[in-house]
Amino acid sequence: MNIDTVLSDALDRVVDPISGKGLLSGGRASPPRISEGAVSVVVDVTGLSTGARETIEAQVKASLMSVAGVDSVRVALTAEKRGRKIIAIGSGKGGVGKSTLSANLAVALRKAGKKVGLVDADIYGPSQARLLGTEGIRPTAEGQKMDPVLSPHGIPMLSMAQLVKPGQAIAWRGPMAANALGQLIDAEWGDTELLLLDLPPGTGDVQLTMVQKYKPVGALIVSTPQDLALMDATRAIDFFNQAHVPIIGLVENMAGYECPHCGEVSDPFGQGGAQAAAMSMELPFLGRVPLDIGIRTASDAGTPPALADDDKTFAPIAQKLLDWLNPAKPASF
Ligand SMILES: Nc1ncnc2c1ncn2[C@@H]1O[C@H](COP(=O)(O)OP(=O)(O)OP(=O)(O)O)[C@@H](O)[C@H]1O
Repeated sequence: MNIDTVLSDALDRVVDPISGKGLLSGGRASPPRISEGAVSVVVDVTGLSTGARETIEAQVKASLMSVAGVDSVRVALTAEKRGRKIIAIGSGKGGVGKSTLSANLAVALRKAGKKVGLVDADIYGPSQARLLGTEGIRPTAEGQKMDPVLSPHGIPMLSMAQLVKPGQAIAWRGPMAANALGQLIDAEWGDTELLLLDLPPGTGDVQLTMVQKYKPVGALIVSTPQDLALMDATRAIDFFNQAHVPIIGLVENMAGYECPHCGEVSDPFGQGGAQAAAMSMELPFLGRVPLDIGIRTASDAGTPPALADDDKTFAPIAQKLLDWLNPAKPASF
């Protein structure tokens, strides 16, 4: 057998110890070259974590070194820089349901087949660990980078709350907060295609640093129907306009309350305000989420209601987001 075939066979023996499947299938490795006992090979490690990359490199080296006549092995790792898209989710003020929407949107996008991750950048009230059922799990770090925590619903996530002790008030300001948030975004996100960024409410320095540095492809604004919230939402829209981040659209949350006893629908915060505001600003209206105790209890229990098979609230909003991202090829549910 010629040496090239022997070397290729050695690469075929690089398998995942658990599944037994070849780790270099699908053209991950170039044909190995040998010159005077020195072998070189290029391995594509796109989408793999730092740990998985190190494991593959070590296994490739060991397997090729076992071939008679090989004195040294050089493995070059390459990774295609994926066009990961960051979507900012913002609101002019706190408490309008931005985090609830972000968590449910992440679930709905995953159900639509997207590889989606979530960064909880809300330094004033990080709540994603609770919403996504990852409370108490600390992220690990490989080298310089953090590894996101995987939620039980398959969503990798990182939260400011995971960087500090539970319940500790986060009183970071300015550059310190922006630095910590940067670590969350620059973490080892693997093959995540869409990264939802649950921003702190408001339009201050931290938000500005984030959008300038990480350039989200678009921003989604959450508002309640109240006038005050809408005035704040308008400020958030101005903020993204000034930062040259396109607005994907507006979501109206806590719109219409259906009484669980008599079924009567009332509108404690008014109705249609966000839709009217979106129209007057010529912005897309992405949908309305009702004020529903079930949304609060399910979300607070770490089981986002978007998980339900018959979810008709969050799936259409996720669909509109996907259509905005890819107008030529609307994804379907
Ligand atoms: N549509 C809804 N129906 C019922 N309760 C809701 C709804 N949306 C959000 N809530 C509840 O309102 C509270 C605030 O929501 P959430 O934490 O998502 O808001 P936020 O805008 O992220 O707030 P903050 O900016 O303070 O973090 C939570 O208790 C949440 O469960």
